[in-house]
Amino acid sequence: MARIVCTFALPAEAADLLRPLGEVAGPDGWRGELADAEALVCVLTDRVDAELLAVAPNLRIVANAVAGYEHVDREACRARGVVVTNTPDVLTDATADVAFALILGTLRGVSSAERSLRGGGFGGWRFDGYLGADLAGRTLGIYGMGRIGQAVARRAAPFGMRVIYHSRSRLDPSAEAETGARWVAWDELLSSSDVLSLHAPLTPDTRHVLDRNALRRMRRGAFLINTARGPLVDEAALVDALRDGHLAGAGLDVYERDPVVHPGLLELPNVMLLPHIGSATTETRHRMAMLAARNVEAVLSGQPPLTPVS
Ligand SMILES: NC(=O)C1=CN([C@@H]2O[C@H](COP(=O)(O)OP(=O)(O)OC[C@H]3O[C@@H](n4cnc5c(N)ncnc54)[C@H](O)[C@@H]3O)[C@@H](O)[C@H]2O)C=CC1
Ligand SMILES: O=CC(=O)O
Repeated sequence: MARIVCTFALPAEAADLLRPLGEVAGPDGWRGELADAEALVCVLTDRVDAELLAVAPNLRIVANAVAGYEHVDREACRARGVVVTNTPDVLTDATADVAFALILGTLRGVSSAERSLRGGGFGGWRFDGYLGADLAGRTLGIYGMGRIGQAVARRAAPFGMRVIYHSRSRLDPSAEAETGARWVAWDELLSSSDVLSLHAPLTPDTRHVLDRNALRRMRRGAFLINTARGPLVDEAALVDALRDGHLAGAGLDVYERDPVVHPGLLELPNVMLLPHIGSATTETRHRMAMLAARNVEAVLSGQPPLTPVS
């Protein structure tokens, strides 16, 4: 019987799928179970590197139960013939919903208004109280027009937003028409977006793509939304741009040193901060676990994985 090691508590249905394939070990003490493991089911807080692979010589698959895979050393896996999979698509809508919640919440100051009320600051309706910004008529810029980027674009049109995007590759004309989004160069994305939403993976090319210089090239009074990965943004430079009013606000689900949040962000009123909840719905997490389990099932039975990481 194969040994399948899981680093987190698998939902029951996914565990049921795996049990006929082998003994399921973990999450307690999962590192100690790797010696004869053939499959590892893990998430983004588990670093899978050459050191880990060295103590798991029988490993055939790393079934990553999230979309991002920057925490997996794919080259080391390839060198040892270990298949790497992730869980795209099944979390697209949930994550796009959170990006849109951040867009709405940040432009309308939802978090700070609620904090004010809870702190006793609501003294009754005022003509000039709690003023935010309209979504309608504003331009949403999307960086990384993949699954989640396109799902965010589709949500923006009914709110009356114009959508522009910049991505490594351009959508085909029918997808552009369906999402209502127009391709622009990186510089134009920075200078023309009233709201810039990040949806590219973390790679050597995208790390600090929003560095101090790029943040300064963003439109004055713009908002930054990040549900992709924290290190896409130079967080210290973001704090400065928010403090001096160059940017009007930010909505963040991810952090440069996740889970540590820059203290400057915690002090700013015009920032909405979420604890990395993009895919955190019961239904979505169930689908993610099932897809990871099905990838294990496929590889352990000699079939191609359903969602390999290219
Ligand atoms: N906050 C959360 O809980 C979640 C965060 N994520 C993050 O969102 C990211 C995107 O997810 P998906 O849309 O499913 O991935 P995807 O692979 O469908 O889309 C990524 C897009 O980024 C583009 N891209 C890649 N490198 C680029 C570059 N250097 N410059 C411009 N564009 C580039 C790709 O061409 C692609 O269109 C994931 O990699 C993950 O880091 C995903 C799920 C949940
Ligand atoms: O951040 C979450 C993911 O699925 O990637």
